[in-house]
Amino acid sequence: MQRSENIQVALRFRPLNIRETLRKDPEVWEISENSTYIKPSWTEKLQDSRKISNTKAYTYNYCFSSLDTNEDVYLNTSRKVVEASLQGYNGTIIAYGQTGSGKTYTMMGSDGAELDNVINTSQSMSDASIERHEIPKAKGIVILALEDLLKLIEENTTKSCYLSCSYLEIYNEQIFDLLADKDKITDTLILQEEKGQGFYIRGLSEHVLNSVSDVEKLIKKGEFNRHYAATAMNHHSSRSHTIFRVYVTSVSINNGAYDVGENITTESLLNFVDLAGAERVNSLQEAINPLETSVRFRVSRSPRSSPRLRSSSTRRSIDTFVNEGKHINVSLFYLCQVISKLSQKHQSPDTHIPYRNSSLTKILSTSLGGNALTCIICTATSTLSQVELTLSTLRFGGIAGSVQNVVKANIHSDKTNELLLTYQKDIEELRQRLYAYENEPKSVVVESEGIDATINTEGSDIRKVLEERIKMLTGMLFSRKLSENEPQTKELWSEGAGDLIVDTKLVGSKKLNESLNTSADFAMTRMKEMHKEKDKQQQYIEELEHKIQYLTDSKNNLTNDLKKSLQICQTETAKKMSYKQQLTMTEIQVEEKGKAIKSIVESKDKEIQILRDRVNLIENFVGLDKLSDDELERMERMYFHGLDVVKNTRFQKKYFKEIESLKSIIDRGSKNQENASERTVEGKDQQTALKISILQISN
Ligand SMILES: Nc1ncnc2c1ncn2[C@@H]1O[C@H](COP(=O)(O)OP(=O)(O)OP(=O)(O)O)[C@@H](O)[C@H]1O
Repeated sequence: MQRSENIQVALRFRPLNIRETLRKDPEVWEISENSTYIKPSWTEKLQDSRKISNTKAYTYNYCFSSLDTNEDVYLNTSRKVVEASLQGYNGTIIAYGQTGSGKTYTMMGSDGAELDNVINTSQSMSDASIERHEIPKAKGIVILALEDLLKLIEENTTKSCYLSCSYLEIYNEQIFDLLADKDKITDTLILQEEKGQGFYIRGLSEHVLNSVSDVEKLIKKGEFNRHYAATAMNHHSSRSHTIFRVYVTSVSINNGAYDVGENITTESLLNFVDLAGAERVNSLQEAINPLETSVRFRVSRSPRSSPRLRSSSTRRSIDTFVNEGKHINVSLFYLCQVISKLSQKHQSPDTHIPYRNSSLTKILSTSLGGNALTCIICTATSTLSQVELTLSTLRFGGIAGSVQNVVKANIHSDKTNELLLTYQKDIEELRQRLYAYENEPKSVVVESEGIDATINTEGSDIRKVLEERIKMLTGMLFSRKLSENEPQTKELWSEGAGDLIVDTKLVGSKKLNESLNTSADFAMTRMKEMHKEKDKQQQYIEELEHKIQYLTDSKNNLTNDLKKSLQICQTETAKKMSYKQQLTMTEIQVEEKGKAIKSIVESKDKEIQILRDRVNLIENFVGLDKLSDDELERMERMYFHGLDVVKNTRFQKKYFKEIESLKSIIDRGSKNQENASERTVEGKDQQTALKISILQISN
């Protein structure tokens, strides 16, 4: 049966560290029930400085203050996930948050978390005072969960359970096995995809867990390997993601005895994820630059922490540091992208979830939007200096809370054979022997590079046998698919094996011969049948190989065709883009020219209208009321002047006519005069008087 479960989100503020206390960094976040918000006395200041844009409260499934302990966090958030693993439900617990906000402290406890130190560089480095902040000892969620699991397993009389674990690190997108043998610590593992089953890590070692001390030893070994690899490969352990995986397998027991009939088995996987912190480039520079007034550097609390690591961390080049930060940010960015896409899934179910972009999202694909009860613990700091990073963590938690997973218990039921039961009993016996051995006082204790090498040859032999048996049993329990495909072969084997057993009581008797003959005949027949079966299977395999070859060829052809089509598509798309650009340019030019013409036409129209108005004004006196007093006065003057001009012109014309007529009279008089030729003095006088009057008029 499957059900939908939202990812549970918890917020946890850590107490102020010594640096923040000395710096008097104020706490600006407040918690009320399961919400957090900026203290009212800070909202205005932060809004003014644009550090926050609103005063909204952020609500989660749980909120923990700096006073809450790891136990409080475990019991409220993770316990139900751990309990459900015994019913066959996968579970994932993730710690997410900015650097130094307490992810490792929450997941691995105070032993795993690193110490914060403050160096006051106003003093010289030699007498620099390193002040240690006393941190209370606390178990992390991993140990608390395994303590709980082992207790629940012990109390449960209806199930026989097996626990094993792996511990891995993702550093710069590469995967390392933290529990690998020493010569393999720096080997990178390959992440593979199994069709229909998701991603798995090839070669990741698996270790049996019987007690809390096993867990502690393995975590210590993991931490030691992590530091060792960090030194060997010049990387920084707190700048990687780690995942502690626990595999839980259970087989039902009927009335205290193993069930010979139907057998119910469950298998589940628990992931405990400690993510690297998100980085800011300026905070990286702050951490690297020795001239800063206060430099923060981190030293592992582990007594085995290599001094080489401490000095190398300060020597590391800025490039390496930024490169690591880039990988962390990129993988966290893809994690946020996956979460954000998943949160949109209920609105658009076809949304593609980009799990394949990073190793982290590939490994967590079953936990995010898949078949796992998932809980994200967002760790944060409530100080003013961290307000922006805290806000980004709060937003991440808000989105993650809306993601739904579809969870289903991994339960199998089957008829088990005697061999399986024998193995189960065998394992119990070996378990008890190992337990007894481990609780005996040890004769030789060897301290090797910080790992307690307390298990001598006998102990490790028992452990090896136990591990192999558990692996075999688990393999048998969960490889039913194969046997279901071959029912006939399985039947023959199980019946035949019983028939071939020789009963010692029959030795030397007649019955023995009969029985042996019957058994031999039976064995012959079965052998023949098996040969036939083998041939059939061989043929089947050959057919399959042919099919695989055919499919591989088709796939290659299709891939080639696809590549060619892709190339054509790319060329065509490029051409289309360039035509589109040209068209757009032409359209813009045409549009611009059209606009210019339109504006010329409009301005000409305006000029014509102005001229028309003027003509109308001059000819018909239309629009006089729109003129100002000055303009009216100018116009009045113009018209008076015009009137004068007209009057003068008329007057001139009239006198010119008179002059013309007088001239003609004179002309005629002159002719007569010539004729009369100076006959009288009076005549001459008259002529002279006429000329004088013409001259006067002309003037
Ligand atoms: N709840 C807490 N109570 C007391 N001390 C805490 C708490 N949370 C964190 N610390 C301390 O704060 C410091 C930083 O914590 P931790 O190393 O867990 O941070 P982180 O988020 O894992 O950092 P990084 O991302 O760099 O690995 C450590 O000294 C740790 O012991």
